[in-house]
Amino acid sequence: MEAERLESSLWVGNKRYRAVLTGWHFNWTEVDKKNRDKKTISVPVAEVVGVEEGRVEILPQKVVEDTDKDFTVFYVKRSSSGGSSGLLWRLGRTQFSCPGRVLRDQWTKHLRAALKTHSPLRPHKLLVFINPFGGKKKGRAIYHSVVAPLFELAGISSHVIVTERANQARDHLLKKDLTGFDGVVCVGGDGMFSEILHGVIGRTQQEAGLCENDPAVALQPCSLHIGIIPAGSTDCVCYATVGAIDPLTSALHIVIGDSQPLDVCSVHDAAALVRYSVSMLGYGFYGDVLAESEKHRWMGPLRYDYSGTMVYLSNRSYAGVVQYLPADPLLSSPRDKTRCLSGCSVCSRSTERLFHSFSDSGSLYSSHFSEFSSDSEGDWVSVEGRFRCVSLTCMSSSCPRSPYGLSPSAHLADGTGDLILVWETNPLGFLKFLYRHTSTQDQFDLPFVEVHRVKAVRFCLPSSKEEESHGETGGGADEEERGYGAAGSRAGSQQHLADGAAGPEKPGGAFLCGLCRSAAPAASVWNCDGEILPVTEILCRVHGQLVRLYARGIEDAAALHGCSEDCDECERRCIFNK
Ligand SMILES: CCCCCCCCCCCCC/C=C/[C@@H](O)[C@H](CO)NC(=O)CCCCCCCCCCCCCCC
Ligand SMILES: Nc1ncnc2c1ncn2[C@@H]1O[C@H](COP(=O)(O)OP(=O)(O)OP(=O)(O)O)[C@@H](O)[C@H]1O
Ligand SMILES: [Ca+2]
Repeated sequence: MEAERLESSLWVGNKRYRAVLTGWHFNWTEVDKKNRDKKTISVPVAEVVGVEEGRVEILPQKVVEDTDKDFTVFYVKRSSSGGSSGLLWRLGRTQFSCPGRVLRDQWTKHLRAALKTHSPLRPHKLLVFINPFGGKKKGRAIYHSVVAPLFELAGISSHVIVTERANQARDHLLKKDLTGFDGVVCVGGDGMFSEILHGVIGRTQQEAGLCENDPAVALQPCSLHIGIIPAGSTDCVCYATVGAIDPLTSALHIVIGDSQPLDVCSVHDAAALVRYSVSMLGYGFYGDVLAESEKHRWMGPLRYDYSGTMVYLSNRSYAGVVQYLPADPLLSSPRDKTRCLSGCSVCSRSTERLFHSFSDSGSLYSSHFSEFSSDSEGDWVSVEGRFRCVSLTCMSSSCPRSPYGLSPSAHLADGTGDLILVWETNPLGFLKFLYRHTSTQDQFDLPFVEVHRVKAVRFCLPSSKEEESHGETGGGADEEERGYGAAGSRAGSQQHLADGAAGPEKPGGAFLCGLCRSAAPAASVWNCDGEILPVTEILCRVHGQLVRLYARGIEDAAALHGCSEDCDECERRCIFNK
């Protein structure tokens, strides 16, 4: 480390600076100023994007002035969030001048060597998939104008594939030679990310000889990192892992080789794996919204608001049996009012628990998930009744529409998911629940809502006999408590605002909800990260830290503090370098 230390005078414009490269930081302080602290700029070496000889600019266009005495350093610079929940990253650039070429070459050599030592996960070669039809169809333009120049600056070589059909990226990852690639970059939205996720997980299990269909198998964590350049109409995974939907911020996380582990839920039916999910598995309301929205794709992202309103008005609830395996309540709770932010201690402790406490082989837990054996049947909790929605989320699932997400205290990488049960309730109550997702108000502080931190969930439909008796009693929780009132409970599967049923605000007689005209289905569908599942009865298991993203979790401005010197305590979190 000491070998990399370098200190000298350098000039920026006509001002003289004392520049120091220590192990972890590159600092420069204006000389001849009394208040030195305020004039020190400190960049963690891990956040230096590139070092170029001469006077160089790369964005919006590359301009190079080749000189003997100058070098240019590019680095991550934070800027205020512009409405996002995390900070935006920008490309900082400073041109330094030396008295002569020898010192200039010493600086570029030392800085590049320090980069190698302190950013071991920087990618050298990436496989990039661009969905040209995602979102506003700007994927290609975003990649070429923002991302490719940064990759070139950072010396990353990339193989770019513009997809021609759905599932092309997944199939490529499952079948083609991936030798030499450090990661896969997805330019698109949540649907495109899901393709990459399935490809990367599937390929890793194939190579490890593991059977994805068996929910009890400990899956092999994936070594290929995934980078997301948001270019879709819904970019929830990007938002929840970076705190912003911003291609430049995401590209910078990729080039410096940030690494964020992510929990993944495998969803199985009786016979096989159905899908993987990282954000939302939702039955009832969210399933119905997705199914309805598919009929209105032409509306673009607005289709969710339209369908959301229609489904809300249909006021449906569904009978179901939900069983869950609680996570250790001593480790964390979905109601502890904490947030999973960059450097989260709950997730770090989980890394220890998941990967270091068992075997030398680095395998997750043990080769089998013992909780699925018949011995542990007693650990499962079972509830039955009628639900407005049942949701399982492995992360907060925050998005611009809901800045704190479905479960604001959920963790990205703690090996658990949050199960949210919303029992049948009156329409005003459910509206309150939904509305609270848009603010800091606690959506779980309602009598008809429960949230549990879990390791696994099973869902099935009640047998028809049970259903009849539950229609009369209303299921597991007290009716009055849940806000329906004594007269509110119904055996039927829907109680529309427009069909004359009890509701706080009955729409005028002329209003007829389209959904009221159709017969109420007995079952809903599962929304799995924006895809409708072909099955209803499922078993879900959370696999802790199964994949890694080029990200670092949400950086919260309030949680970061400025410090000008090497800071062992907070390492790379306290680096407002301006
Ligand atoms: C009164 C305002 C209520 C606002 C309620 C906001 C709740 C928002 C919760 C968002 C949760 C997103 C979870 C992420 C899911 C993604 O993996 C997935 C793939 O992209 N997206 C969707 O399935 C897309 C699912 C989209 C669901 C949108 C639901 C919109 C509901 C609007 C209800 C309006 C009721 C108005 C009554 C007059
Ligand atoms: N070339 C292609 N043609 C058609 N579909 C594609 C292509 N490439 C990828 N897809 C599919 O398009 C779907 C949506 O893509 P993506 O998530 O990038 O965009 P989006 O605008 O956010 O989508 P949506 O609005 O449907 O959620 C993905 O599920 C992906 O499988
Ligand atoms: Ca989690």
